[in-house]
Amino acid sequence: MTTTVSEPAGTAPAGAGSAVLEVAGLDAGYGPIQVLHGVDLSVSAGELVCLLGPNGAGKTTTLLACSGMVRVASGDIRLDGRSLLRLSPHAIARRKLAHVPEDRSLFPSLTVDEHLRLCARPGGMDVLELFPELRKRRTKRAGVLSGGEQQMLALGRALATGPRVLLVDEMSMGLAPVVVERLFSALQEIAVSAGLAVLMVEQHVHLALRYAQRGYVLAGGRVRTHGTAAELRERWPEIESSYLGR
Ligand SMILES: Nc1ncnc2c1ncn2[C@@H]1O[C@H](COP(=O)(O)OP(=O)(O)OP(=O)(O)O)[C@@H](O)[C@H]1O
Repeated sequence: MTTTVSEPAGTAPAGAGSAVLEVAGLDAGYGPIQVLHGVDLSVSAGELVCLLGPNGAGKTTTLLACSGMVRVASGDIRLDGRSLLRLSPHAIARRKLAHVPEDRSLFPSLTVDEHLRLCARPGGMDVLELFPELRKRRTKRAGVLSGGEQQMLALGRALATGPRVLLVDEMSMGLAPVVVERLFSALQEIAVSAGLAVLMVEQHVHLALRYAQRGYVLAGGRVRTHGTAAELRERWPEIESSYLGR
């Protein structure tokens, strides 16, 4: 079933299972500038969900609000049913929400091993098992890795913390198509095998809808429509002309 923003605020449309991450009626922004208006979304364990929309739609802001880095004016963000509001980004990370930002935020002078050691937590995933490509690069500094290896390290660093929820912003940015496919397929497998709830922002709509189970379309800080990936693929021409002004 595909529904639109006319749903009442606070009823985050859920996936197949019970939601791990729930965003309900979220208003958020920067100082006096309100960017998000009543955003509702949810992600269940084992689900890869994409957040789509044009530049400036509020996709990154949604992720930043979930990880406590943008002020929430009203609404709620819950992880396993418990509100994350008023928690610091550190406290939210301890509640097992990991965020891979668009710029990857690696330390160029630290090696692969050093990054992974810094982030490893009990129950964390074995990153070298997930991304064997990093094995032979363990002693290399992050600054000399290829773009794809850097993205694997950024994802690996988040996964080493053993998250329940993973937020990924523009994973494909600047990467060759073959590398992007590898990363999407790895993330899909990890989500399913580890029961991880993944919310990803992605500009490559068709690629995202090939790997994600569901998606939300944001424009002007509001969820305009959402549905399964198959529904959104089929409706994409109409979505573009109705909501994205193309
Ligand atoms: N630090 C900031 N201070 C003020 N406004 C900001 C700030 N960061 C983003 N914005 C504004 O918030 C709106 C939403 O930005 P956001 O980055 O969330 O969009 P997006 O959908 O992720 O787009 P993009 O794909 O371009 O990153 C934009 O109008 C942007 O100019």
